[in-house]
Amino acid sequence: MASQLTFIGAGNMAGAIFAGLVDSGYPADAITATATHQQALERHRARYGINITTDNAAAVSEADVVVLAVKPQIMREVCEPLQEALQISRPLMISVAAGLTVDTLTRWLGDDSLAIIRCMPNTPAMVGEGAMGLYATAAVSEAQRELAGEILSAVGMVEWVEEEGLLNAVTAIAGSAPAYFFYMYEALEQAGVARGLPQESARRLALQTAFGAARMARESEFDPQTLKRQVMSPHGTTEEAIKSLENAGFEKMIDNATLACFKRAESLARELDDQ
Ligand SMILES: NC(=O)C1=CN([C@@H]2O[C@H](COP(=O)(O)OP(=O)(O)OC[C@H]3O[C@@H](n4cnc5c(N)ncnc54)[C@H](O)[C@@H]3O)[C@@H](O)[C@H]2O)C=CC1
Ligand SMILES: O=C(O)[C@@H]1CCC=N1
Repeated sequence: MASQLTFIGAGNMAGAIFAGLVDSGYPADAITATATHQQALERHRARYGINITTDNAAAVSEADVVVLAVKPQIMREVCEPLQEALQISRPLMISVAAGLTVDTLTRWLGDDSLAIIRCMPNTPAMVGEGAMGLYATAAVSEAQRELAGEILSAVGMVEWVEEEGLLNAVTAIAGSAPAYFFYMYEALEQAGVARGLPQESARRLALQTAFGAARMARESEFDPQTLKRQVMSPHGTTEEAIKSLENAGFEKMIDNATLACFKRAESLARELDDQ
């Protein structure tokens, strides 16, 4: 029988994971999602067939696994009232919150013997193509590790990290990174329009190029540098484009962006710890 999964929070990230799970065949009646607004929950029930409630404690008291998926800034007010219910079910806790450390979370959950896994997922989990970093505390048993890996690998690829701090690096290159690719998609579409293409046509071309490049990279034996070189004919068009990107400091820009993301995860951790 499938483990009872409760999602506390049913927004972008939780929604992406439970949508991906249901699509991959996870039984919808073993999934419960909570949120502040009944109306948003009703939409999820209609679309995915999952159970819904606005009562967090009730949802937790019946869970084998609880996924904490509210914004980090409200995690404390959500966690503290769950303490009693957690003693009934003693579920495996999975937090997807950026920056929130196990120490801070443990303090808010009021029990340092709870098994906690921190997960840094990304929204492509919605289509089964997520990329996730996972970190397990010492209280997590081998069976719970396997369970988390099994559930989450249904919505994407899973990388375990052995140091909690590395989740900030996962946030920088995976958790937040779909937005970088969407930004590139947006910019390519605009560039196509600037070069005279109709907007819809530019959008379709940019999107298929992103999809084709990603799929080709995944299925190919070559590293990214080689794949890039294969498009660049000597003295051709791509070489000019890549030179222009290099001159504009493209790699430095990506490095700076991921560093800013990484540092924000660290500062978020400090802010939350001070709460
Ligand atoms: N959006 C993303 O791409 C990613 C988000 N995350 C993490 O996921 C978490 C959620 O982020 P999003 O889904 O983007 O936020 P969101 O704003 O889309 O969703 C938050 C959800 O929490 C619910 N909520 C608020 N107060 C609540 C309460 N007292 N009880 C129950 N539910 C409550 C809201 O109704 C909403 O469904 C954050 O901690 C974030 O760091 C992690 C990786 C990627
Ligand atoms: O922007 C954020 O804080 C969340 C965490 C990773 C992606 N979205």
